[in-house]
Amino acid sequence: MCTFQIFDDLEQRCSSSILVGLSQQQPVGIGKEKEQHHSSMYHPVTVAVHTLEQEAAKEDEAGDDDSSITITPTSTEPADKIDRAYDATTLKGKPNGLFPRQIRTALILLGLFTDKNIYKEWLTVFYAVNSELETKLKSTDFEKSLGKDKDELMILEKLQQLGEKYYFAELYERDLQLLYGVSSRDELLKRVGSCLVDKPNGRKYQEVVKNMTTASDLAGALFCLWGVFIVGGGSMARQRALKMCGEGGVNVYQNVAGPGREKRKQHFIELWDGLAEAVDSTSTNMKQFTAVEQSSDLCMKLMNATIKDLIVVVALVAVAGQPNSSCMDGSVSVSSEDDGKNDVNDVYASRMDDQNHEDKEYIKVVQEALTFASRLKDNPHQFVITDTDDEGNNNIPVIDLSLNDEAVAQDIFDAATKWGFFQITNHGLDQHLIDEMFDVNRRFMALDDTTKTMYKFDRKAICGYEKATQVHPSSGIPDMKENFLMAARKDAMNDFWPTEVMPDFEVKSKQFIEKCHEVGIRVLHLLELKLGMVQGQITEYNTLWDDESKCVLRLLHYPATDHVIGSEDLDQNQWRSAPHTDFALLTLLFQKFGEEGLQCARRHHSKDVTESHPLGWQPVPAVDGAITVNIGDMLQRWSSDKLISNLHRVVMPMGEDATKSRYSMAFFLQPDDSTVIESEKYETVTALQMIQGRVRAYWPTADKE
Ligand SMILES: O=C(O)CCC(=O)C(=O)O
Ligand SMILES: [Fe+2]
Repeated sequence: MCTFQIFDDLEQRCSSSILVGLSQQQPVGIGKEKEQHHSSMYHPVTVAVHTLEQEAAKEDEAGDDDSSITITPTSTEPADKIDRAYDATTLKGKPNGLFPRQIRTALILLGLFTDKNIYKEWLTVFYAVNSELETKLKSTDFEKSLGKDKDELMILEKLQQLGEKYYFAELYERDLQLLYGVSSRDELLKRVGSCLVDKPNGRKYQEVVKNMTTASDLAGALFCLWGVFIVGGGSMARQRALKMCGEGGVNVYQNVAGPGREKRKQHFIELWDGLAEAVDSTSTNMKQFTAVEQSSDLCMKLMNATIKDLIVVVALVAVAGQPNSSCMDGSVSVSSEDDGKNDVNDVYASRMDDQNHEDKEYIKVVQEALTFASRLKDNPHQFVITDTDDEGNNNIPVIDLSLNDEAVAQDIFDAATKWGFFQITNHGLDQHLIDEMFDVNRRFMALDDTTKTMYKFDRKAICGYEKATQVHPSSGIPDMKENFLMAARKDAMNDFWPTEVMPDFEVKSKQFIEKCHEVGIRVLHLLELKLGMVQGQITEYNTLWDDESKCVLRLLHYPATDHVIGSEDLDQNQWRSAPHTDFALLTLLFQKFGEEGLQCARRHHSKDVTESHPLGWQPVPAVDGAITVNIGDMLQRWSSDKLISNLHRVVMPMGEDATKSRYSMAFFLQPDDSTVIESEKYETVTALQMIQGRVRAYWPTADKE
């Protein structure tokens, strides 16, 4: 039985930015400290990638000098070209790139930055390994053991120079003393020792570094342990850690956060490239460099395995209620070959019976995460749709709006709470107008790129044309699509209407927007009714063409490929639209029959995810005469999670379908900027606050030239 969709979905949930809280009973609050409801000390379910995005956006605003935090190879030269040592090292790790990224995401998902205990354990294991590394770098005995090997000595010297700037171990210690609440180093080392008891891979990593005999090997270890901080997101991690630990607990980021990130990165890269420079003509530094490469490769693997340890421990703690309990006494083996999944599953099964309901939910979530983590290597299979249906009903509800309001409201509410998706017919929007708008879409997209880019997308205005620049966090790469956005705000479109090339564009679009708005408001009215709200509570703040209006019409085109393709030709991480949730209140989506590919997650409040009820993906077909409607994040929040803003995606077409384009149009009903979104569950935010973070996160490069 395939449970693949569980982690497929989980992955997308964890990176899908709305992240509704992994389980419904644990709300995701923006910047809120978690409350301790459970007997267990960990609360991994309260993770808000959403929050992280907002923080990233804030950081963006704060104007750090460089927003690129990924390790990007600086050239594409072959890995054996020694004068680009840094590239060679990073490129070598690239084929495995997806896995490390996902496993880190899994850890964040489990609470790395929202649960102090998980953070503490994470810091502890990396401290332990790092401290072995730094001890060696500073050891005169080690230096002596290198004898007269010039290359080795040169490498050691360079690492030591870097160390003078960065050495982390002491800083780690200060943070850990605070986190463990101990005042002496001896006491701290004891704690570190007990923390490592249930981290077999962490211990192995530590051991490997401890036994390194060459400077090139140490260089590999340093590359992994320090590169993450120096080149990677030190600033970002600091911000998150600061929230949990306060100023006294973020010493470790002291030298790697704040302005100057780009310089630090360059310096690190240069130093790295310098390691491969010949000391003299007789030098064998090529050999040395290969050793550095191999060592970083090994250390990267050990680091991932160490993260797996942490994930397993988090899961076990959730199962057993406390760390170091009987289920951890060696019954869990975690190695690179075996993820320890079976052992954990056994423990999971045996403990499941003892737990109260709330804990079961919680355990289930952790179990999903664990399964997810253990199978990440397989790559999410975007084309699998489970044929197991949750309730014998395979279709997204189709609701006839011409029936009486009460009945319609009930059907809409049911669909919105169960699927977050439904299709409406007899909605009052003339098919002729829809066809006309599709025609506008097709004609615009058929223009050449130079013409289209005259109306280039602007992320502040949320207007204009963009091609392959939207990156959903769930894939990390641009969607394969082009689209044109129209913000229905006063004067917003002045520079964007493509009137010169399509004189009818503005009039037709405005007319269409008007009609969509009417339909959207009607649906919202019915939902207000069912949510027990005062009529108008939500709808009142949805103006068109005012200063603060925020509704958007988006014309989408997913280009065809020029040949028939099979799954083996496809990058599994490539999507027409990667899994995401919409951030609006409501989306009205217009699809064309025969141009399929939209799917939403099968995810119910009420259903347990089990082997026989795996989470899966549900096709959302184009239904004759119907508009597809889905709930967005704002409405989910406003309704205190009663209505679901469900994940959805548009898959890459295969076979003959690959030669077909898909055109669709989405109208996003979004409340005016200053609208206050209040709910029983979440902090009050304004619509603008919600939107800003998302737009920045989704178009990371859109307004950078
Ligand atoms: O083209 C589609 O069907 C989906 C579009 C979508 O999900 C979006 O634009 O948010
Ligand atoms: Fe969407």
